[in-house]
Amino acid sequence: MSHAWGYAANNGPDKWADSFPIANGPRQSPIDIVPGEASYDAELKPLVLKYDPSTCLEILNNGHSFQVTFVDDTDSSTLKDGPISGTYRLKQFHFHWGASDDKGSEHTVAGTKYPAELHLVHWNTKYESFGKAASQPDGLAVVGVFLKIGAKNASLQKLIDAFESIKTKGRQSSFANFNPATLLPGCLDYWTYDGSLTTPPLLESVTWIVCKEPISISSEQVFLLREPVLPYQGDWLCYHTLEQLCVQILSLLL
Ligand SMILES: Cc1cc(=S)c(O)co1
Ligand SMILES: [Zn+2]
Repeated sequence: MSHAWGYAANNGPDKWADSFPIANGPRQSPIDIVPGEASYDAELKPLVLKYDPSTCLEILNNGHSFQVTFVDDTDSSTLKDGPISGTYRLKQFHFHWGASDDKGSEHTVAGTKYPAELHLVHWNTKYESFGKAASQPDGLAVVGVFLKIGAKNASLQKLIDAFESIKTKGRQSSFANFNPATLLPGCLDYWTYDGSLTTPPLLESVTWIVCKEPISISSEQVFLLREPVLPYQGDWLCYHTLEQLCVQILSLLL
């Protein structure tokens, strides 16, 4: 398989091991989180997230999702405490979603899938860069936040409003003064485990911190995440059949 991984039958997750053998590794993500089987660790601290909106740089269509990247040459936007030691800098955040409301999150909770999942990616400043950290077992810390269908999310709308400027795969546009803290749930209780990136290269360098409390996204907003992109724009967002699009349009009209 070429390195053109995706979510279709010929290049989806069950084929990733062809080009990324680590897919069969010992600490692959995502996992199903079973709350009743999770152990309480009194040593774990509350998360300390400090985000400076002025470090927000741009929004990018990378062909698999949209990603908001941050200036990470200082400790202006960081994650500390929680299950990690030291200081991890915010590099980017992105989302994962599916073609219908009954799926899309990477992690599941006792088998339950959410329609989408936010990943805030931070790198350990004991290493000199994100690139160097990404290949270390303690290199990255990703805060995962589930999205459930509910009220319109005003903060998310700011991202959706920027989609017009990144309609083609590879496009990026400036995106300033966005505070990622506005995407966090009110309660920052979390589950944590050692895992990996959930997409190729699937590097086993992630301390996962998955928030128990989801945030909301409206039906209209999640439809805009899935909005099909013209064929030449690659597989942005997710594959989409005409039938699924018709079903979604009807569900919004009825
Ligand atoms: C760095 C990175 C992290 C995640 S979770 C992802 O899906 C892609 O890239
Ligand atoms: Zn991710």
